[in-house]
Amino acid sequence: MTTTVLGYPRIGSDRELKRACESYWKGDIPAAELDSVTSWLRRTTWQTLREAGIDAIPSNTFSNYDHVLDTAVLFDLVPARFATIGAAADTDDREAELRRYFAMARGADAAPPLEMTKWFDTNYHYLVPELTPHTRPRLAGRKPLSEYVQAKGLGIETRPVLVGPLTLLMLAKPGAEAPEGWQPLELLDDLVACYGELLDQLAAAGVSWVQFDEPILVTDAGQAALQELERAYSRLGGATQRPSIAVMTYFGTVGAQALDIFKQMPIEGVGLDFTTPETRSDLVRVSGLGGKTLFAGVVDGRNVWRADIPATLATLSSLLGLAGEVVVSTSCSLLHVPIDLARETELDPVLRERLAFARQKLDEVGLLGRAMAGDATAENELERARARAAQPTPKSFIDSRVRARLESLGGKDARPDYAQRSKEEIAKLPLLPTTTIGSFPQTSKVRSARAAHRAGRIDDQEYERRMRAEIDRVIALQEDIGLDVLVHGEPERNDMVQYFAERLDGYATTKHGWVQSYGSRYVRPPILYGDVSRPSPITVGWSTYAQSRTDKPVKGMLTGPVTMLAWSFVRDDQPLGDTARQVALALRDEVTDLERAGIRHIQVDEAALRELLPLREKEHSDYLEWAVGSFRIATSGVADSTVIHSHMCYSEFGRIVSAIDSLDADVTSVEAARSHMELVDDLAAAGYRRGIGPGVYDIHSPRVPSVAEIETSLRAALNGVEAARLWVNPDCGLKTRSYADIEPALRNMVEATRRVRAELGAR
Ligand SMILES: CN1c2c(nc(N)[nH]c2=O)NC[C@@H]1CNc1ccc(C(=O)N[C@@H](CCC(=O)N[C@@H](CCC(=O)N[C@@H](CCC(=O)O)C(=O)O)C(=O)O)C(=O)O)cc1
Ligand SMILES: N[C@@H](CCS)C(=O)O
Ligand SMILES: [Zn+2]
Repeated sequence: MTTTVLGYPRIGSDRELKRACESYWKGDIPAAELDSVTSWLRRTTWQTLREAGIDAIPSNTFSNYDHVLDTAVLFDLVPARFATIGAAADTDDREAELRRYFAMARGADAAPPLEMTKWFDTNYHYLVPELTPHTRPRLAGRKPLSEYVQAKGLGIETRPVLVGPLTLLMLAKPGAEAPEGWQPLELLDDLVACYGELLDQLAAAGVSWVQFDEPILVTDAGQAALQELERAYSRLGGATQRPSIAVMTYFGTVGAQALDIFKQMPIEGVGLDFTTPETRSDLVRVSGLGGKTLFAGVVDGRNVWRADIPATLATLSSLLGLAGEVVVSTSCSLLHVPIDLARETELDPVLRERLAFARQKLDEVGLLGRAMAGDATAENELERARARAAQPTPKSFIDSRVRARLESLGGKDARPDYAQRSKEEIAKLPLLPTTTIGSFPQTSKVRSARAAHRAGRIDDQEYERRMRAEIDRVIALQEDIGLDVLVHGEPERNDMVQYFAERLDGYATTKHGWVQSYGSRYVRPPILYGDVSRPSPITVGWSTYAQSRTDKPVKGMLTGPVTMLAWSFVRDDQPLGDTARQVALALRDEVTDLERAGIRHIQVDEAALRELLPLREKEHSDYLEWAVGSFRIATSGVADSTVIHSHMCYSEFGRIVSAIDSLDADVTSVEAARSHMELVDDLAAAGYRRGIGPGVYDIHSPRVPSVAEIETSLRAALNGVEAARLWVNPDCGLKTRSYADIEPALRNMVEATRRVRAELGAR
């Protein structure tokens, strides 16, 4: 059996891509130097795959920023506002090309960037192509070809990877000029013609296989577009001189109907995700794929647990006969996991033994391939894998006290009914209370203090002194601006999930396990491996210090259970809901300790509540039940006068408005600046009657909103919600911004609030 992977991390083991891009953006290095780093990154990746014995190596999986953006640029799906960027006479072609590319990603002067949103239910974010009926797709670039040629020059034959036409169009959005009701999918035939031209080009260069990624097929929307799938690939497959085509699906099962269509389509290969149990039964139901090659995604590409090799071999054996050739593969690109476990020398060996990062997953794929081929060199490794698979869960992963406590919690997840709660803390605030979401800019001073502390160059006391100095400054600034509910600014946090994970039992964190979140922004997702508990208070010291510096209330600031799971690698030996409830219990302890220490407002961020919503509607209610339930466990241990806040961002909330209400928080702040306050109407329609802080400006842009703009947003909000329930805040935390942006923006926000209050006859 031969082997492949659907893609590999592109950031470099020392974050070379981040450093090169950020230097280029600052003007510290020219385009040629950026290109030479990226050329090296590609070469290193292909060589790693080859040395690991992977038979079919993918190319065009590299991207300077995002692979969806690459595909949009490849087919000239470039909104008019970027058309002239980089066209100045003094720039060479490559500078011009990169300037326009990065302008689409990050914005430039008067051209706001493309919108960014999450890639299915992962923590990777892509740029959303904007299309209109006037968009004229054309093959405008050579990236897949150039990468193929680069690899070939190194003696490595590769399989170019493309975002497929259905997924590309279904992830795109209609541009502002598109008429009401027009959908990007209307461009399918034009776009498919361009893909056809590209296939001709690749065939002429000697490419034998091309990979089309169509993960959209695992969603309800993709299922509704199976006719378009058939139309697109019948046309692409109809060409006489072309490489073999493999259509890859991942992040779930595509269902029997899609498999039936695949079976009939004039393509040569299909990739299926076998990490969900349904896929195999669907395949059996349609009695296989005929003679097509099956790329069997048996090694989980988005989690960090070692594969269960004996069980996976059984799955692979059960696929024999259901297709032509079976190729051992990963379930999706390895983009979503850290690069190399070998660098994590400080991880507990008992845990480390159970993990596989991207490099180790190559070995797993290789071993499975050799084992299925009956290769004798696999025997010793197989023996070890069998022994490992038979091992019980280590005792150190189990905490019976946590389990007993959860069981005994019973109905203790309910506060008194919201309408009956004391509103005395809120009554102390002016009408339209102003606040922020929690973080203030993570300045280089703060980050380098943390780096120095980590490296042992400064001790705990000095680190605490510097963080307290930062808190002093943030509190003084908020008082000066005139905000009503203050925050400590979160300077001590490297990341809103990792920070807590570092302080909870049952969680491990990595030193080098970076994963791309978007562009040059990476995260190190912690690993939740065992029963979770909180050995000691986490935020109480920082919050009480901040409260001691002001007479105004300071909000305590925690990350909620769903978000702790969404942005971590989570154990897969029990239902997610059970794990979420354990995290919730640990947070409940923190919430009650904050309250006991005199903190009267406590915010529990559930930034990822919408993000973790399953791709298929039939799974929504189960998910929302445990998501809401765990939030309530975390927050229901307080007195009824304590104000519980929640915050959500990065989301279209339409489908979860009633769940937001069920969280039972007193106040919820949400991203709304970019959706023009539509959320307020949605919430009102769903019967939401609590405090609401629809973000009045978009913190993702460096633009400073004017007083008038914010007043307009507030008035729009007041159309849907009575003033007594409206809070005023930006739409997310300020950690990625600079003080130069946020200070005038917050001053304008407070001024706009004062004006609207005056209109309402309030102070
Ligand atoms: C809100 N978002 C988040 C998501 N997931 C998370 N886990 N966290 C999130 O906040 N998913 C959805 C979105 C995605 N958005 C972002 C936004 C910003 C970042 C980001 O800025 N990432 C940083 C790394 C953050 C971090 O871990 N910082 C650490 C270590 C920093 C570091 O590299 N230090 C240097 C030395 C620095 C110095 O001397 O000044 C080093 O160690 O070499 C810290 O601050 O301590 C990034 O740089 O990419 C991510 C997702
Ligand atoms: N409290 C966090 C929430 C981000 S979603 C922050 O302000 O950064
Ligand atoms: Zn947010």
